[in-house]
Amino acid sequence: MPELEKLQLRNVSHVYVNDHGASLAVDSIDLTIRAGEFVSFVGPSGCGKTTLLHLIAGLLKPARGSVLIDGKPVSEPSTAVGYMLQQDYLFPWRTIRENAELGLKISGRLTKEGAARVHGLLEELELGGTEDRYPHELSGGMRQRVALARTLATEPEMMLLDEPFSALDMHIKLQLEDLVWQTIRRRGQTAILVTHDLAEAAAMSDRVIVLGRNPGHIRLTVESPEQLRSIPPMETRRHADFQAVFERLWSELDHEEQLTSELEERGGQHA
Ligand SMILES: Nc1ncnc2c1ncn2[C@@H]1O[C@H](COP(=O)(O)OP(=O)(O)OP(=O)(O)O)[C@@H](O)[C@H]1O
Repeated sequence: MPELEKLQLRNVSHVYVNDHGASLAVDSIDLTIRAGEFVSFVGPSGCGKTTLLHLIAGLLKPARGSVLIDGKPVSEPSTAVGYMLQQDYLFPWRTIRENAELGLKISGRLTKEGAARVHGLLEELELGGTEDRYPHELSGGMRQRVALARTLATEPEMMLLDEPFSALDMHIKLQLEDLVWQTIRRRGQTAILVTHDLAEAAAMSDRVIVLGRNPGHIRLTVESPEQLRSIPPMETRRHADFQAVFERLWSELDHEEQLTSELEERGGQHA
């Protein structure tokens, strides 16, 4: 039986238009992500990682091509897609419970069951007992877990994670990677992680998409070996086969950096 296609990008290009003119941010992206797959986007700054997430979330419309979720074109943001960012965006004047319930409240789904689900999520994410406290009383890692609870409460089928761990200390970051991975896997959600951390991408994903820039395009895909896919990121990092995946990504991005600076140098000589 063919595996279920959750997300399809078909020949997607995006152009930003502003006072300085038009610029092609991503060009001719073709990509299919299976239901339940965990994929990462890595690549140099400006290669279009966030633009792709915004297109998938329905926050931007492609200039060309189409974005399909479950075979249907994405035309606007939907609660089927959850978004988690580097900043937690908790409201300081709301309690932890109120912050975690916000996604449900905004989408008009804060029922008794919804509130119970939020309570359960806060317990699951080891935030039990913090419900009546305020964000400033919590550590950065705890705040990110509240943001995760808020996103999960709306029961999205797909999670978009835009550098959600990059502002955290290494120790907390490793713990949270594990927690997020386990939570997503348990729910069978499809996930896309944007990160600058190649080890994080290699440890968390089934597949890493390496993007290049000027304009953003897919350079190559690195599949994680089968034996690494079913184990959590912290264990993956200790596995004998992990280093090879990391090295592959490292050498590709190193190559991309060299290529870009050569092109920039040549551009400079012609100027
Ligand atoms: N609102 C905008 N208006 C004009 N150009 C934009 C806008 N947002 C992004 N861009 C341009 O589009 C390209 C892709 O940007 P994007 O933010 O998607 O890249 P990124 O890979 O996420 O970068 P980073 O790793 O630095 O976050 C860049 O050249 C960027 O300058």
